[in-house]
Amino acid sequence: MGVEVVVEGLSKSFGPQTIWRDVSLNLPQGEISVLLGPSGTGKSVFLKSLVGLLKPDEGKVVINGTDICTCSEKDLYEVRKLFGVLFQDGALFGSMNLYDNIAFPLREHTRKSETEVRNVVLEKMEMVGLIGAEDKLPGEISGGMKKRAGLARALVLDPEILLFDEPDSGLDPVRTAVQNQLIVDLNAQIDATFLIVTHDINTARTVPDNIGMLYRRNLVMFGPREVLLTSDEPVVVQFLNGRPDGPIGMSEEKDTALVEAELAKHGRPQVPAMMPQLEVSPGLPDRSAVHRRKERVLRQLRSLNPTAQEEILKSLTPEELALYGFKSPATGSWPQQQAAPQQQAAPQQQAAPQQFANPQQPPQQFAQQPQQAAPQQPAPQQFAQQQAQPQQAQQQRPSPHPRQQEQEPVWPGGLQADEEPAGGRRRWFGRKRGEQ
Ligand SMILES: Nc1ncnc2c1ncn2[C@@H]1O[C@H](COP(=O)(O)OP(=O)(O)OP(=O)(O)O)[C@@H](O)[C@H]1O
Repeated sequence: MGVEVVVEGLSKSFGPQTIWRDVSLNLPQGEISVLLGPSGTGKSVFLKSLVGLLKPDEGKVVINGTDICTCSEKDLYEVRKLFGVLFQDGALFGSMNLYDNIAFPLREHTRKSETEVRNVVLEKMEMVGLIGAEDKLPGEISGGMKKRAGLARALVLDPEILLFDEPDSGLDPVRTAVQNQLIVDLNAQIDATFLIVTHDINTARTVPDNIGMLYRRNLVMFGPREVLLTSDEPVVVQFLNGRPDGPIGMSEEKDTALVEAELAKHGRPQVPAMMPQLEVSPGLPDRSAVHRRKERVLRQLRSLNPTAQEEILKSLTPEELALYGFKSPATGSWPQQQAAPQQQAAPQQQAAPQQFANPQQPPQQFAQQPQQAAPQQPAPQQFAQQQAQPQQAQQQRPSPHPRQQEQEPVWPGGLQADEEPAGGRRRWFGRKRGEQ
């Protein structure tokens, strides 16, 4: 099962440029979370901070009881074993066929025999729908296939946390929909904690259990999907509607008077209707996270805005409503009129009635509210590790400031910046070949 990632008061600047400040959120174990935000708001910087590739100026990232911002290199190395990362272009080795690309972390970091390697590689290739493409070179396949090959490689060492950096970039809407289904199906099969950075609104509306949004150097929201998707916060509504008029502009921040003039001219965009969350494909196991999430979200239900509460309750079956002590919506009696079952409500979530009833609750409160920490689980079995770094992507990103040196990726299975290895090998950091 995936592990919880706890982020507390995280801030990051590059020289005088503040990227974001005081970011706090929990990625609940095994759940799928999405991070949205206009371009340049620091989503990739956030992902890199989670794996310790960038050091935040303040705050904590706690994984399995270890704060990776302050821990030793040795501990950081251990924590990184829990991660799999899918970079935008798949970060494949151009001179290796897909089979060898996917087998690479296993050959470098485990003692598996070639027969065992083959079994794992074919299993992961099947999971991502690439069986039959073993002999293809990255240059011979489509962008979508490259991403799936990168995903298979991210999976071979059984990560407990999987990070996706814009998995839908460059894909057409059909391929994006197929990939979204694949992500949900994978989550059901491996039950790891997923965080997806995306600009794709459809992905945000249909895939995650939780959604957050970075804007103007702050985390405006993070919480159950129903909170952001029913929010009438102008920046959220503009983003979800993909409209040019609103607070987000080319340079991110617009003058308030200009925003008001635009909205007066074009009308205020509506909060789009909720879309149902994607379900697992037939024949696969249920997502365990869905059940855990249900209990977690119902414990914090009373602290959410009324529309979000209503959407959450609508998603429950009559049996679940009865089980958790809510009346059926058919009776017209929503839980605003009911006391939540005593044993379900954590003390901090027993919100004062006026807060509970207040539809104007500013969204910042959701992000700042301490998230309901899932009960501490026993440390899960440490998985062996993997994989490649997005060095090319980092080098291409324009910056008005001199680039800050990112931490040397001392990563089990991580790559040094240098491209293709001489004679088909790159220099890898971390364990030597043959070490377990
Ligand atoms: N290593 C670095 N040194 C200096 N500045 C950096 C570094 N990495 C990122 N930045 C800057 O941080 C800001 C946020 O970049 P980031 O790539 O995280 O944004 P993003 O939200 O992921 O954008 P997009 O959605 O366009 O991919 C940008 O101004 C970028 O230039």
